Amino acid sequence: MKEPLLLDGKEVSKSIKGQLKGTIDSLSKEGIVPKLVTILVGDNPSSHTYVQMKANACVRIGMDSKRIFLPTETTTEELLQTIKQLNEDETVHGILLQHPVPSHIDERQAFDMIALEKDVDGVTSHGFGSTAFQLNAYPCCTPAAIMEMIDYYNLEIEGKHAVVIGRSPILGKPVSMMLLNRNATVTISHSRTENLDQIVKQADIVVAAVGKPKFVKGEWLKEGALVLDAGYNKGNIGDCDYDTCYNQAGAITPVPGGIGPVTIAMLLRNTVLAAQQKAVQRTVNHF
Ligand SMILES: Nc1nc(=O)c2c([nH]1)NC[C@@H]1CN(c3ccc(C(=O)N[C@@H](CCC(=O)O)C(=O)O)cc3)C=[N+]21
Repeated sequence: MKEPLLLDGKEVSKSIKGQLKGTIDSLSKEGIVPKLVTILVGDNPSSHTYVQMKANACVRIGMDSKRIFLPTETTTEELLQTIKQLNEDETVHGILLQHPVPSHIDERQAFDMIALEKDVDGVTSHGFGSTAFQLNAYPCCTPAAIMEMIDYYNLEIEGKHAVVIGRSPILGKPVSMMLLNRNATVTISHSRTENLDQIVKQADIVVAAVGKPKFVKGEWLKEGALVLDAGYNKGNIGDCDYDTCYNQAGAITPVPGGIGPVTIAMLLRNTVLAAQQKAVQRTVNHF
């Protein structure tokens, strides 16, 4: 049995962060420190871990970050007000509303309140549409991380059959559009899909984005398939059954250490780009 190529998210993330460092340094010479604000509503413990990780990543690379915690009882209206204030705050370059929000909140309305130029998480309807049409917007971070991983290892997309498992607004749907834009033939599957194993069998590329631990089995895979596991389940378990998938795959991302760290790097990159955009505007206004 040939061993699959291990796609190392930590290495990819390190390389991206290395490239960002220079930009951050030159921005800070102009007095601009890229700043990300995260909003967490409620007290989901894994969400706490994630926003903490994002804040730490910002600080480690020389960016500024602020975490806003709102109580579970927060209303949609109150959340919209918080986002509006951040939209108007000149020192804030990026806004991230951590998903999921409590079920009484209208998450779509809240996401769409984020100003497009501060939507470094790529969650607004406008951002999604722009990404789908290959217009100017910050790409959604986990989907962008998946594409970055493919490109770092020079893996082929064009003409390949990609099967995406999951159709969520910030993962399955946008990554499907990105793969399509790179000329993959994309099948989007989901919880109502029949004979999923037979569909996955035809895939050259499998993107697992369902949120069910160890859901994708090795025997479903075509031999040599590229397996990208974007799952983040409790206990750092991916959506793929790693051991059996490892034996069938041609290349595979581990969990942890795969798509996750690259997602954070994409968030940092988008925030730095947003700050850079701000600097350009300032120069233009000066003349
Ligand atoms: N608006 C919004 N945007 C998001 O991007 C978003 C979100 N909501 N809600 C939750 C998911 C989850 N997510 C992860 C990012 C990095 C890791 C990550 O780096 N994980 C490490 C391990 C984590 C650990 O050590 O605890 C790894 O895979 O190696 C995991 C999960 C972003 N999300």
